[in-house]
Amino acid sequence: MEYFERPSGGEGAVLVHLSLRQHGQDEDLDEFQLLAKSADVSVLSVITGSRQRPDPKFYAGTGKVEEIAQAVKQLNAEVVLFNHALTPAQERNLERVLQCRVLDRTGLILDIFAQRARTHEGKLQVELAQLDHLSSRLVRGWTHLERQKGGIGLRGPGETQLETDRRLLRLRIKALKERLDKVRQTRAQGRAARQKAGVPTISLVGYTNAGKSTLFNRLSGADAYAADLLFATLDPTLRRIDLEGIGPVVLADTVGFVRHLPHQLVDAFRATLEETAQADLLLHIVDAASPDRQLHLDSVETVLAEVGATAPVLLVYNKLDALPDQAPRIDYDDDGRPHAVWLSARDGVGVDALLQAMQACVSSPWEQLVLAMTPHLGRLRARFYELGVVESELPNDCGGSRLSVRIQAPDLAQCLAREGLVRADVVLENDLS
Ligand SMILES: Nc1nc2c(ncn2[C@@H]2O[C@H](COP(=O)(O)OP(=O)(O)OP(=O)(O)O)[C@@H](O)[C@H]2O)c(=O)[nH]1
Ligand SMILES: [Mg+2]
Repeated sequence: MEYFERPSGGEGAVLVHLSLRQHGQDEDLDEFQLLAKSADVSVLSVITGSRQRPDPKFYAGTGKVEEIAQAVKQLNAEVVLFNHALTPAQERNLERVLQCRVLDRTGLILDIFAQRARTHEGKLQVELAQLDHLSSRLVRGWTHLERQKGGIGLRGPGETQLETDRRLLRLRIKALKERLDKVRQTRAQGRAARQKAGVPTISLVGYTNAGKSTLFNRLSGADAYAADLLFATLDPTLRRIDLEGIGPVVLADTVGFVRHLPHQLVDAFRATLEETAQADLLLHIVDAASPDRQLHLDSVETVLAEVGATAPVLLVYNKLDALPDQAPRIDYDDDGRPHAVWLSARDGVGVDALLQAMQACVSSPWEQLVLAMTPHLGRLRARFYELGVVESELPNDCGGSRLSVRIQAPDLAQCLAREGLVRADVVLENDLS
């Protein structure tokens, strides 16, 4: 058993982390500690161990439970956190033996979410997830009570109270769902309006603590909350910004992913993830210095596939400063498309490279156009040649020509603007294929 100094502030907690030999899905102890820190508890002790499989009654074995009980008593802990999903019965049994509050991994993550939610929608989502979690515990707790009481005297005041609580809970859940639906509709409308206006949305996604918010701030000059805490960002933060060489885009910072995110949380945050799924480009931020880099990368990709995200993905290996002897760079795939960018969001090193790669990823489609060039448009014609966009030219009898070009809309707009022209002045044929 390891002991820690008790810092001021936050409830004192004993952490329990067991590895299961037959499980193959062990959670990460460092991540657990960071989760605990994010929930603002003081870690008094970390108890580890291993088992073949979870004990049905206590999850841990009786010897381990005894060890936990001793630590709780000795350290005066207020709460015991398990880095595992406990059944309501296991939670209850443990609370009875340990004589203090017991929270499992889902409860812990929910608590962090509750502390972090900022927007109206985020708060609604968290409350819904919490009630959901709670209702399964209430129901089970009640069955347990029922069993104790047996069949006689079931109509006591205790039951009425619980019945009411459950009914209230159901009502509250229903009301929350309705309100969330409204908020989501509003958001969908906003998204549709943006799409109509042709403003691309770029979403920053990635494992929690990868540095999404730091990069978001770097790119937008905003100060979204960045902290060395898990789930520092819970609500998508949208910001409309002008990106150099790209034009206006909507940049979205999102909630971090975590391995084995309890499914009810995935459900609760579906709206947030939907925003992600609808983006035009995903920047997948990876903590390049993390020993679990590949694991994190894989789990984020799994979630993206689950929510049906089809947008192109640009990998961003962040925290380059924490790797020895690495210079910022862009990796390209076989057909010359940028695949990954290595940078440091904190220091800003490599952000130029990112902008360059993003530009290549979100640039507008090429248009095939036939333009009418009159003799007085010599300068415009020369500019097209300069840009290398001319495919063929057919002179006409009036000293002008029909110019076939393959060009991107923003470039054309820029060329025309210089001459005080609009598309209709020169475009004869438009073939988008
Ligand atoms: N060394 C180093 N640390 C960084 C870099 N970028 C971010 N960090 C740190 O990593 C931690 C997490 O950064 P955030 O930007 O909050 O991470 P996030 O991905 O938004 O996290 P969540 O919102 O919790 O999912 C903070 O302590 C940052 O200071 C970087 O380039 N180098
Ligand atoms: Mg964040």
